[in-house]
Amino acid sequence: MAQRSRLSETGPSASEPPATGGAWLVETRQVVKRYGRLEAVRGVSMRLVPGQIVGLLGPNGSGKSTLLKLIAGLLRPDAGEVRVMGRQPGVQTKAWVAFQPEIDHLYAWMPVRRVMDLAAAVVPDWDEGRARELLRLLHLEEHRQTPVKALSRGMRVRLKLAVTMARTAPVVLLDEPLSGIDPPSRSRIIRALIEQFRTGEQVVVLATHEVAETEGIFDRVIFLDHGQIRLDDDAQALRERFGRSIQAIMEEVYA
Ligand SMILES: Nc1ncnc2c1ncn2[C@@H]1O[C@H](COP(=O)(O)OP(=O)(O)OP(=O)(O)O)[C@@H](O)[C@H]1O
Repeated sequence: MAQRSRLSETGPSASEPPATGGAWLVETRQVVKRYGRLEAVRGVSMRLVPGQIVGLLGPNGSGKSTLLKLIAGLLRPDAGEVRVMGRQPGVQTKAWVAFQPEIDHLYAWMPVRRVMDLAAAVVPDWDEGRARELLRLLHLEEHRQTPVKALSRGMRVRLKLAVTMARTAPVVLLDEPLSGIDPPSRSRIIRALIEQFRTGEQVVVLATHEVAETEGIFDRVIFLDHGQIRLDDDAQALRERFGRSIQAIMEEVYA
């Protein structure tokens, strides 16, 4: 597939739906983000295409959350460029990006059912069929009347995941989506991720430093280290080249 840079283009007009076929959904070019004197992201360039689950991997503090927030438009770069569907992140691109932050962002008092109903009412790209399926797959159905504050940490994480994954936004950003979830449940959640996202139209970026359970679903992995890309490649190609798992490669890279 011939790919071309959209950075220099004006991008689709505000009324046009985003074009998901062909070119990349997200492009960053030499992006830098500083917090005071600390450079959290240092010259990151990457392009994300539809139909992939991308593992954004790296140890604590390597810049994963910062990079996701730059794409989500929650932070502005100090240098370089970020483009979502050819546009600078802002009000418009928020409709094209489903971002699940690491922090709890749901109303504590609200029952699960109301959380989903509210999201369905306010999120333009909500897919009700997908939402119902997610509630079932994530074992949230029996908690429909439970307020968020009464859910266990793992159940809250599942609910956040359901709210994010029920969207059909072309760009899905998940920041540590499995933290707090018990290991046996993780594989079910991973399966849900695969089932929901193999549409070929979305890109999913999953930031994590726990790769043992997740690496099987990655099409591509990007290793971040001190705010820079250390490795960016097709996951299977990497396994074949190094003759070991992504987890083992990662241990070596960060040793
Ligand atoms: N709001 C902030 N103010 C100051 N420094 C920050 C802020 N947010 C992040 N940092 C610093 O920026 C660096 C990158 O942080 P970031 O959260 O992006 O990394 P991460 O890879 O997501 O880490 P983790 O795996 O622990 O979530 C770290 O050194 C962190 O302490």
